[in-house]
Amino acid sequence: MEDKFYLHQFYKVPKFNDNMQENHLYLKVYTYLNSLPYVEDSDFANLFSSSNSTDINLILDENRTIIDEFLGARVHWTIENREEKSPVKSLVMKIRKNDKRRILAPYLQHIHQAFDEIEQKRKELRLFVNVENEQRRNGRWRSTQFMHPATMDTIVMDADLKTRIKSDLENFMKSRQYYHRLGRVWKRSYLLYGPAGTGKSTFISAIAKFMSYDIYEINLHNVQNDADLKYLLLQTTGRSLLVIEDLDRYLAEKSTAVSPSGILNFMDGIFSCCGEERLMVFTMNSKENIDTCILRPGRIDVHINFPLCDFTAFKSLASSHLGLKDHKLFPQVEEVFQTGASLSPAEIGEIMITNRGSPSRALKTVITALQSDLAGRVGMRLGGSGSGRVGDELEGSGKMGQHGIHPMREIKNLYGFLRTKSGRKTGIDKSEVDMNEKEKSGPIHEN
Ligand SMILES: Nc1ncnc2c1ncn2[C@@H]1O[C@H](COP(=O)(O)OP(=O)(O)OP(=O)(O)O)[C@@H](O)[C@H]1O
Repeated sequence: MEDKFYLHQFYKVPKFNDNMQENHLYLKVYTYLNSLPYVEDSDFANLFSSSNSTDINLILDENRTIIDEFLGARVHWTIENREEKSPVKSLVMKIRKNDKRRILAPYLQHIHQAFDEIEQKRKELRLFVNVENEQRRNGRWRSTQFMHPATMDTIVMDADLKTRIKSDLENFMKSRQYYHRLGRVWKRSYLLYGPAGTGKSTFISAIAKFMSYDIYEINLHNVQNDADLKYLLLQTTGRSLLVIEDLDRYLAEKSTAVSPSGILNFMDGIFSCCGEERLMVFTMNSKENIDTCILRPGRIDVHINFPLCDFTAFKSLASSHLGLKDHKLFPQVEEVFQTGASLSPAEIGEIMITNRGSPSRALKTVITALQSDLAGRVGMRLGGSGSGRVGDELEGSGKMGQHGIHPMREIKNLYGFLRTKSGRKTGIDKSEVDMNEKEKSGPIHEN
């Protein structure tokens, strides 16, 4: 036995002279149905793009039936247009009587949630930054449209690690009820750590795109005290990324008026629960000298290492930047990597961009830069000065000048690249996600 329900696109409102009102539920169900894989596979779908978006949408033909499955039940939907040429449509749902009693309420709730997620993905993302206190008149956040082109696909990273992070993020997004059942705030924090130019900031942009979340980037220099940080937090919205870059620098230099306990409270205090569905992201060059109480799960749940390039990462960069899958110079590049030389993806990427017209020249420049990096390391080990690192050179210590032109400087002149920071880590790490034990046993799922 089947039950049949009609969902009309418009309905009459008797109180208002029978004026037609749009039925919001119709829009939600219609949007949801057209997002189903079933429509993609159908021979009766049409492609559409709206005027203000580059997104291509699939819309199923009228009078065709979509079959959706939910909690083991089959739900049949048809878009009906009973009066020919009339713009008013109806959705007809057919469902077995027994299934109706069992699934109707959760099924409609599921449609609402799926619709919200689709809308969230469509919305324009914004980047917020906090300004100084004097400008408080219009609130403390200034925002602009967020248009960074980086995505999860463009980030060069160990493929397995990338998959694990994506699935961790997806699970987080679906875990509202799970967190609530545990009595926990629906938030998750990530630490991205590694040398300068390894892609930490770029990865934050990729996460924002992946989740369709706005970014609130907190400049701790513009925060007056602990209470001010709480005030800023109160002015943020849910479904967002709260970012503090270079947290290690703030902590080491004590260059912010916010106290360490203010930062701890920000991470997991009572104020951190204003606004739901939130990711916190912190970046550091190194977590070596960081107090363990900051790094513990709950404050920072997932630790992600961003290493300098190895040969595999180099090949990904060569593929994306130069269109090279292979090259006769690859074995030579691999050999230099094997000696322990390394550069950041930013450095190698920049060499490739500058020399993109000549892949051979790009690869030769990479080899010379790597050899120079190695020479710098050996020099550092022998002399113990640390001045062989590119970052030290840029600080204008003058140490290099005493020995004539440093090979690295020559290379930098060649490819016109200037590093901005020092403090790089000298070991070559494999990418990893350090998760606390519970998470290692499997990502969080909503039951
Ligand atoms: N892993 C990577 N994949 C793709 N591009 C990268 C990667 N690492 C660096 N880049 C490129 O190098 C540039 C600098 O990267 P980014 O600013 O993200 O590094 P960072 O680790 O945040 O550095 P810092 O610690 O100095 O802030 C960007 O233009 C980015 O596109």
